[in-house]
Amino acid sequence: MKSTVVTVTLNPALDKTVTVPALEVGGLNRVRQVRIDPGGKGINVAKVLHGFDVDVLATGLIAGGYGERLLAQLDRQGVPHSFVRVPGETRTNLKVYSESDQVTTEINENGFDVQPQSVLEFLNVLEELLSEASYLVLAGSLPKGVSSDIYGQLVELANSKGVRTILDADGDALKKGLEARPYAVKPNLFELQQLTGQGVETLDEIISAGQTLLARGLSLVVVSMGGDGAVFLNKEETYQVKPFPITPQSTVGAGDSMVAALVHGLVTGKSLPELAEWATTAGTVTASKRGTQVCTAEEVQNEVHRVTAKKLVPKA
Ligand SMILES: Nc1ncnc2c1ncn2[C@@H]1O[C@H](COP(=O)(O)OP(=O)(O)O)[C@@H](O)[C@H]1O
Ligand SMILES: O=P(O)(O)OC[C@H]1O[C@](O)(COP(=O)(O)O)[C@@H](O)[C@@H]1O
Repeated sequence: MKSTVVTVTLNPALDKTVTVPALEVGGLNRVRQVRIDPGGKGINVAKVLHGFDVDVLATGLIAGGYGERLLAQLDRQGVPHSFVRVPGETRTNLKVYSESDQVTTEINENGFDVQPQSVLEFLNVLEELLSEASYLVLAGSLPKGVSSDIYGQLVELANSKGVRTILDADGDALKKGLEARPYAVKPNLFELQQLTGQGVETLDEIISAGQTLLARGLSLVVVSMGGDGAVFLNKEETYQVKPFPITPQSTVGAGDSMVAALVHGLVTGKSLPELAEWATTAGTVTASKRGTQVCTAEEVQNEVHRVTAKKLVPKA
């Protein structure tokens, strides 16, 4: 099967979201609601893009009974996928939503161990999928046994085939992936600070860190800042977008929805300010939904008028 966008999730997860009245660390917390959703960054991007009517396919590694359950949920949602099955079990990531302060606490497992043979099998699958793709999304943490330079390798593979890559990772995987020059990257503030090894806090510091990434050969940098919105930079322009007010129900998947809307904007040829408004709205709508449920195209279309991309003039 050939798709315009291929998303890679090497460490997928079943996201189990529990709602408690007010999270008490060290105390007894009784759960009011539970829901289980397919999760993992590339998988969430594929969920959103499928809802946006973009021709997308999710690939990566998957294991065990939880993995089969996750794939069955993707099937029910109609999201096309082609995962390589590996020994072991897919992780469950626990998300605790505290109603009193509307804060989500995430407890993510490490995931399965991967043997070199499975990585080779995956590379063969991906190579085939990339033959007619235009965009490759590389997102999320890496399971044990997968080298931290895998994203770098995959970016090189995509570059050699003229496929644009969007990278959303953290730590070493992000650092090494960037060395291969992806088309775009979407760090959150914490990931950007990890990357630069410095306190990036003010708007000027964020813009300057983004410009450093552009100077290294990237074409688009998006720095997301949770409830404070995001900054979007290409070589010509910089925009900031603030979200509209919501009652957060679970911010899980907000970053992935932003990445998906970026890809959608690129596929449909949106300008940077339009793309920035769409992506911010997508993240914000997802943050207002329970569990790892994601925004729909209709919701984003209805709400996008509530945000404005403000052009920033970087200091000389
Ligand atoms: N509490 C919130 N209120 C409004 N919008 C939010 C909130 N949290 C996230 N968002 C939206 O989702 C986008 C991505 O969220 P962020 O938390 O920065 O990403 P990540 O999940 O990758 O850390 C933000 O730029 C914003 O548009
Ligand atoms: O691979 P990681 O970094 O552990 O992240 C996986 C988790 O991130 C998510 O993809 C959500 O990511 P975002 O909140 O950044 O959009 C969850 O579905 C999943 O449990």
